[in-house]
Amino acid sequence: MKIAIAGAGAMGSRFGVKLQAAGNDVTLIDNWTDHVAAINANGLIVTRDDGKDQVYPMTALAPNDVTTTFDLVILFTKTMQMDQMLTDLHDVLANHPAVLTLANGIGNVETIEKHVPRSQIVVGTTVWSSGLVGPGHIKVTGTGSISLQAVAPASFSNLGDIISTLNAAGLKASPADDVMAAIWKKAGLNSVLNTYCTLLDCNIGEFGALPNWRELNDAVLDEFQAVAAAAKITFSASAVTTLIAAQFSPETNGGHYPSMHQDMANHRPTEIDFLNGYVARLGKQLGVPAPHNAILAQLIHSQEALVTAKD
Ligand SMILES: NC(=O)C1=CN([C@@H]2O[C@H](COP(=O)(O)OP(=O)(O)OC[C@H]3O[C@@H](n4cnc5c(N)ncnc54)[C@H](OP(=O)(O)O)[C@@H]3O)[C@@H](O)[C@H]2O)C=CC1
Ligand SMILES: CC(C)(CO)C(=O)C(=O)O
Repeated sequence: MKIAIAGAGAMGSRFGVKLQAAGNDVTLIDNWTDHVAAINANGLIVTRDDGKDQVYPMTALAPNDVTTTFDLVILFTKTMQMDQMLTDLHDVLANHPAVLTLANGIGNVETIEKHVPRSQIVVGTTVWSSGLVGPGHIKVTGTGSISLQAVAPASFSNLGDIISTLNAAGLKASPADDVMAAIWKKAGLNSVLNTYCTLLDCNIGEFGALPNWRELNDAVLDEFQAVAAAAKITFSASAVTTLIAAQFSPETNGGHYPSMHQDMANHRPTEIDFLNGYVARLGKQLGVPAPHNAILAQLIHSQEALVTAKD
């Protein structure tokens, strides 16, 4: 399959390497010029769990330099960068590729459908993880899986091909029955792990070892449950808690610092407004207060302001 990875940071690069190794024709697309130049000059360097580096020759381009067509565009920007990436890829999208995103946060479908007909959009979630070490260099730990679905299943015929392509690359993909439920489930997980690990400056294993992790977890997820019920979205706080507990082991994501922690460490904006902040805002609109989520969103924004003030 001819695949573009639009947003080739930590996750886009990890997926790009796996898909290319499985025989697909992969192009990495990113606005970060040093990263694009480093990949084209030296290949993509991947540091594995055992500390060893492997180098993968890959093609990387800035969005405005893309001239070819693709069967599939995998959008892996941060939620806040998605609209700009889709604008930059206007000509590529005019050729009707399928567009898949597995980015975290709630609200990505609304952004994508401003640029792409619903009949071409596939959305989902993943618990694969990755970190950026520097331009052209990522660090990967553990394993993961993917859950995905077409936004308009009745008019999208090749979900099976996409799932087979992801599985042939070892990415462990399966169809979601209710994609909104899957997105809220992942957002619940991120609103616990990403937010607390960032505030507490710890990795996922260290968070799971805290004696009060359940209390912290429930403060977030009980409010998710109430807001989801008011919004008529299927959500189970206990199922999300089980998924969170499954991330604590070193074999899954115990050694991983969530993407929000990486953003804060790099003094970059976080996705908090699409996680705890989204649920706090929606709760307010629906008359279901979510004060813990609201204060956690404020704490992350305060931390963003403090770290960038020191730049
Ligand atoms: N990392 C993870 O383990 C996981 C992440 N996700 C989700 O996947 C999506 C993509 O995340 P992720 O791959 O972590 O994102 P990254 O931060 O690694 O990369 C996203 C983009 O940010 C820009 N960027 C990042 N770092 C720098 C830097 N130092 N200097 C300049 N530009 C930089 C680049 O785009 P540009 O230059 O165009 O701004 C890059 O394409 C997000 O929604 C995230 O929540 C989901 C599961 C796990
Ligand atoms: C890997 C995982 C699941 C950890 O929260 C994630 O989604 C992230 O880092 O953003």
